[in-house]
Amino acid sequence: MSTLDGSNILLTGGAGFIGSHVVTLIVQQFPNCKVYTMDKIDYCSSSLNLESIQGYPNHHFIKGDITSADFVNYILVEHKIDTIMHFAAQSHVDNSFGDSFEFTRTNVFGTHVLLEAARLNKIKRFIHVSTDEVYGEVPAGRPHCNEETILAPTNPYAATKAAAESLVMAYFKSFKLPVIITRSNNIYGSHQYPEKIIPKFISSLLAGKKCYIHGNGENSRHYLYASDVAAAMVLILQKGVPGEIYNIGSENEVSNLQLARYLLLQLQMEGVSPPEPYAHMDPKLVPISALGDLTKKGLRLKGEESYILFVQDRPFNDKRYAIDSSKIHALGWQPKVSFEDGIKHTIAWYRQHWNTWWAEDVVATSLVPHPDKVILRRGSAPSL
Ligand SMILES: NC(=O)c1ccc[n+]([C@@H]2O[C@H](COP(=O)([O-])OP(=O)(O)OC[C@H]3O[C@@H](n4cnc5c(N)ncnc54)[C@H](O)[C@@H]3O)[C@@H](O)[C@H]2O)c1
Ligand SMILES: O=c1ccn([C@@H]2O[C@H](COP(=O)(O)OP(=O)(O)O[C@H]3O[C@H](CO)[C@@H](O)[C@H](O)[C@H]3O)[C@@H](O)[C@H]2O)c(=O)[nH]1
Repeated sequence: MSTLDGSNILLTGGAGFIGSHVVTLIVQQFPNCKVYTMDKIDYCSSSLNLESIQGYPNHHFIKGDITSADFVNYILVEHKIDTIMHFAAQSHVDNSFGDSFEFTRTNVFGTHVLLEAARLNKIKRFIHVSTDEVYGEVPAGRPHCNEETILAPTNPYAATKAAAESLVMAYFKSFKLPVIITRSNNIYGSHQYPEKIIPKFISSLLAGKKCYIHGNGENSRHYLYASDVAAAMVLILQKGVPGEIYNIGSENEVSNLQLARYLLLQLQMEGVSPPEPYAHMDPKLVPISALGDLTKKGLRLKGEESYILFVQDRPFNDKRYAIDSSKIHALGWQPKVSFEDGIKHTIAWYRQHWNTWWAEDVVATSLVPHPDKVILRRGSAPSL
């Protein structure tokens, strides 16, 4: 018996990266719970992301756009949906500097459509997946953000996520819709389209291309492995309290340059070796912390210039994020996968799949210094 028995979940964005890990976990772990994945199958998604649950009687895929109110309403009624887990979004910050109307359409208007449908259909749980980026950057030495910290997003993507959160909390206050918001760190692992730094750098190196570092490489992020965030989502689904917000973070803070260097060593790129005092070590065993120290001391890996190129920075690039996750720790969650193990598994997965999981031309557009596709719709009128 589980608390999810008999539940009918609509999970949006399930053919994307994080959603696919969560839907797979729920479908496999809770056979008496039905999950309906709704996804419009954008450039970053792949139907292969759902391959491992193909044929499971408790999973159904629906191709659809969350901004279509009639369609969303129909799905809620037709399948007696009682729970919504909302992952669908335009998720890539770089793109949002060029095509932010699309971010508003999906992230804000799409969320509003789901909330209104949830209200009309008296949904019992609405889990809204947000991000640590809503807090804005947290310079070193400042306290970590907890769930009460005032939001201060700095890029168009983060601003749409913060706007969506405002709508979610408004539906809680005005209509008592039982909502829960999550805000997580950067997630990595298998299934992630190679536009985000970890899969992009791994795929670039495997493709014989360079890692393009935005700015000077000192910006850092906290990284959390996909299976850890999936476990957090399932816990929140079962034990989360309506009206509450949960930060989901890790302790693995890594700068962009430190990350590129670590990947060069893990992939054992030709001609690359660590400097003293690590020169005689197996490059794969050089600890990630040592690579952070190298950066501070102005040292570099021998041969790294063949693989690392510094390019123009984002218009604004948050230096770092820092969140306090004690609230979800108290609920019973801790990350289990170390950064080193997570990267090992991720590299193994991309070695096998980087050039076959997504269409070849779609991957090629991602392995560039900045996404050039973003200017395609720049300035076009929003069609809501
Ligand atoms: N990736 C991260 O590091 C991270 C960290 C914190 C929060 N988040 C949030 O988690 C969620 C999932 O992120 P992800 O990295 O898996 O993103 P992703 O880009 O891999 O997947 C997003 C999915 O949403 C779908 N989608 C987009 N617009 C849609 C629409 N209008 N209708 C239906 N489906 C649509 C896409 O087809 C895709 O499958 C997002 O809300 C994102 O803001 C991501
Ligand atoms: O080719 C590249 C790609 C990225 N970066 C840098 O790497 C860092 C991380 O970038 P990216 O992987 O695109 O992630 P974020 O911009 O941090 O955003 C991710 O992490 C957020 C949570 O913090 C989520 O909300 C977003 O959906 C998700 O894309 C940033 O400093 C980028 O400027 C590079 O230097 N070169």
